[in-house]
Amino acid sequence: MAASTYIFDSDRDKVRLIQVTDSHLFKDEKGELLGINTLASFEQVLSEILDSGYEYDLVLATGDLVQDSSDEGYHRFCRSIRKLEKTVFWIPGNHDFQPKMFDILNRSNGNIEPKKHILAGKHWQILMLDSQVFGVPHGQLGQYQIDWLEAKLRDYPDRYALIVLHHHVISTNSAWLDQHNLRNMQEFANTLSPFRHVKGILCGHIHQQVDDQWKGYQIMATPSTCIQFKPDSNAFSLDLLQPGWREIELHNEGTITTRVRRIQKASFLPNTHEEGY
Ligand SMILES: Nc1ncnc2c1ncn2[C@@H]1O[C@@H]2COP(=O)(O)O[C@H]2[C@H]1O
Ligand SMILES: [Fe+2]
Repeated sequence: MAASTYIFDSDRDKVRLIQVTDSHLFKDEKGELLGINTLASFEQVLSEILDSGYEYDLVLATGDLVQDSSDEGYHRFCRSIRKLEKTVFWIPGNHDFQPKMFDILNRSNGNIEPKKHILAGKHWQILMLDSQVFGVPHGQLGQYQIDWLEAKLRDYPDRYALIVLHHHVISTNSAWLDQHNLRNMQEFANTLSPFRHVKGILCGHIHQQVDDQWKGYQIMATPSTCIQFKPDSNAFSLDLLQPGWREIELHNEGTITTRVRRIQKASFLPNTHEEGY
């Protein structure tokens, strides 16, 4: 067993996950992204996750945790996410500054875990990929990531696999956003295709819910904990849907059930006149 593997042991019939994504926190606690205070909306999501009573085993934070590369933003993320009280795994998004992110998250002395490979219960593995290309919004899996992915799939052929990455592989039917997708999605697909146990692909980045199929895999994209993008819009456009999160259940027989939840006890309205960030 590689030392870089996290083992979540469980005798239950499923492993239950919470995904939070694209919190876009700032140095300033009053920092806003297009009119939404991102710390307030993140805190509201966390509090409604706890209020929901949903029992989860692990938490996945799928990138764009901080908007302005600030130490304070990453410290705030660590302080806030501690409330969820379960182990938190993370990947970078296009906006994250990895040297700082790695340093601060790893030294948080909380519930944050740097490992990217999870053996989840007896039947699943979760693979957390880094699709960031430094300084640009689109994504790409580098050779190391592709090789690592292939090696893990080969090492655990009997485990079902959930692949987690920040960038999207399926069109949102929005030209402005789809230009920022995963560029080498065909290479990604070719890497997965020999392995029959790959079941799902989970991402953030597109700030909207998608539950679809792509090349036979279950595709899940999740609302941001702050602003939402409008689907099917070729020009930049914000949605008035509320911040959200996702519940995911990895069942022992290899199926995934999931649902997106949105906050209900508060309302965050963005400034829809702005045309980007
Ligand atoms: N008007 C725009 N046109 C194209 N890209 C944009 C625009 N506004 C923001 N973006 C980028 O698109 C990205 C999509 O989601 P992100 O949160 O990664 O951050 C966004 C910005 O980096
Ligand atoms: Fe984002």
